[in-house]
Amino acid sequence: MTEGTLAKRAAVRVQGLWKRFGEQVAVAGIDLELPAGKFIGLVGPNGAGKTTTLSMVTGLLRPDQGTVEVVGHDVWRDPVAVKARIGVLPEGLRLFDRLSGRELLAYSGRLRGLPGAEVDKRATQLLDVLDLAGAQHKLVVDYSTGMRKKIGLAAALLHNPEVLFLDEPFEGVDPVSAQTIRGVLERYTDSGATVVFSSHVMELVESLCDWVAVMAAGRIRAQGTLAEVRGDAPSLQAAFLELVGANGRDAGSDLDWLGGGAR
Ligand SMILES: Nc1ncnc2c1ncn2[C@@H]1O[C@H](COP(=O)(O)OP(=O)(O)OP(=O)(O)O)[C@@H](O)[C@H]1O
Repeated sequence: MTEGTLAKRAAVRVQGLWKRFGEQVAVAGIDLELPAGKFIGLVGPNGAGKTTTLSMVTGLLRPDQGTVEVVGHDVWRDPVAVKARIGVLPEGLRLFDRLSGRELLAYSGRLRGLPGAEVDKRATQLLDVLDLAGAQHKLVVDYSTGMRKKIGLAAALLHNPEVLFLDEPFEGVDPVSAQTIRGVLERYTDSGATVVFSSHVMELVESLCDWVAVMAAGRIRAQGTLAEVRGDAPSLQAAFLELVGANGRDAGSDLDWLGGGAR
């Protein structure tokens, strides 16, 4: 394969993906083609189906129907090849939190088959860059939300994956840590790797991503470059509200009892 075809290859290709939980349709037959080497935002309101989609794309949840390929490998037929090439920061951060940060990275690295000395070197650098060196011997269970996100990110990056999937990586993270995470992710995508992250913070997606997919009620409403998805709207937020059909809704009109004055 030439450099050119490699560069054009999709990082993720999803076709006809469905997931139902009982009566609830979480993901309703979506198609997605996420280009390699981009900073990609999967955006949508609460309950849109972002987490369910990312869980199916990363091999954590079996779809009812449809196929997912990550860097050319089928996630469900070739899971080992896919898992070797991806890093995942899942929602809810189910980490082994009775380990210290350093131990968690050592464990993740060895699980990925990296030699001990290489794990040590990479762990030291990641802990340093993510400003966790001072807390490396503290148990992860005692970390703050932002620290947990950062150690989860370090564990997901340790084996230098081709594609990194992050579910709400900035939620509960202070501005300083957010800037640190952002710097690490920008450096990572500059080297040709792909980041796919879910968020409902439009300003963040607009400032970080070069490619966006908008999801609502289990369907993809738009996908393309930031400029394509934004169209003529003044901001991604405005385009998003238009796409998910929330524009003009007066959320306060029924709450006539709310406010100071009469009880
Ligand atoms: N395990 C489950 N059992 C039942 N219903 C579920 C389950 N997981 C998700 N759902 C439902 O599927 C729909 C999509 O949920 P999902 O968590 O994928 O949305 P999301 O876009 O990630 O939302 P948020 O931004 O609030 O995290 C929701 O209606 C949710 O209630």
